[in-house]
Amino acid sequence: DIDDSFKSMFAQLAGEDMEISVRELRTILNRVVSRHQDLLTDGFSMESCRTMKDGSARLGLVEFQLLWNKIRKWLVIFRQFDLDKSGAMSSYEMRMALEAAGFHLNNQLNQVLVARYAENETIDFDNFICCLVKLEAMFRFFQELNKDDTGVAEMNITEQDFVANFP
Ligand SMILES: O=C(O)[C@@H](S)Cc1ccc(I)cc1
Ligand SMILES: [Ca+2]
Ligand SMILES: [Ca+2]
Repeated sequence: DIDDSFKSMFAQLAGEDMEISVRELRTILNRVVSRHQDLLTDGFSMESCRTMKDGSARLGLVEFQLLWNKIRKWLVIFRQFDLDKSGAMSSYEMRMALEAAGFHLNNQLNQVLVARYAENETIDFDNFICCLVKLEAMFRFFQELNKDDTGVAEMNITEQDFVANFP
């Protein structure tokens, strides 16, 4: 069940329509991330918040809680693999973090994702979260395609197409 402090944070944020808009999501994420001095970030953009919201039609209490728990889980991984405590992921750290998050990607795909999400070779926290939100959406999409439930999505498309379809 959802604890009361979370409910009150949600209610305060969501307002009377009881759902979180992209702008409200951005406000809370940037407020919370600024409390964590060890995380490098240039702030969550509207674009990245829209991506996070895309997963669900509306961000009600349950959807918001799911997103929050995902970010919390990914934050733990981020800290675990930020080996030099730089507050950002190097491509080497990123590869390990994605692995730990359950995304077993080949070299090429790792490189494509780093190229897509890194700024001067490092991936800051908000970019890290966006990358994981994107990957999760991608894998959910391919699992849908791969109906025979082998658990392995046969993706015989080029990495470029892969990432192009998920800008
Ligand atoms: O609420 C917090 O500060 C921790 S526990 C989880 C969290 C951390 C960063 C973000 I952005 C969102 C959520
Ligand atoms: Ca960023
Ligand atoms: Ca680092």
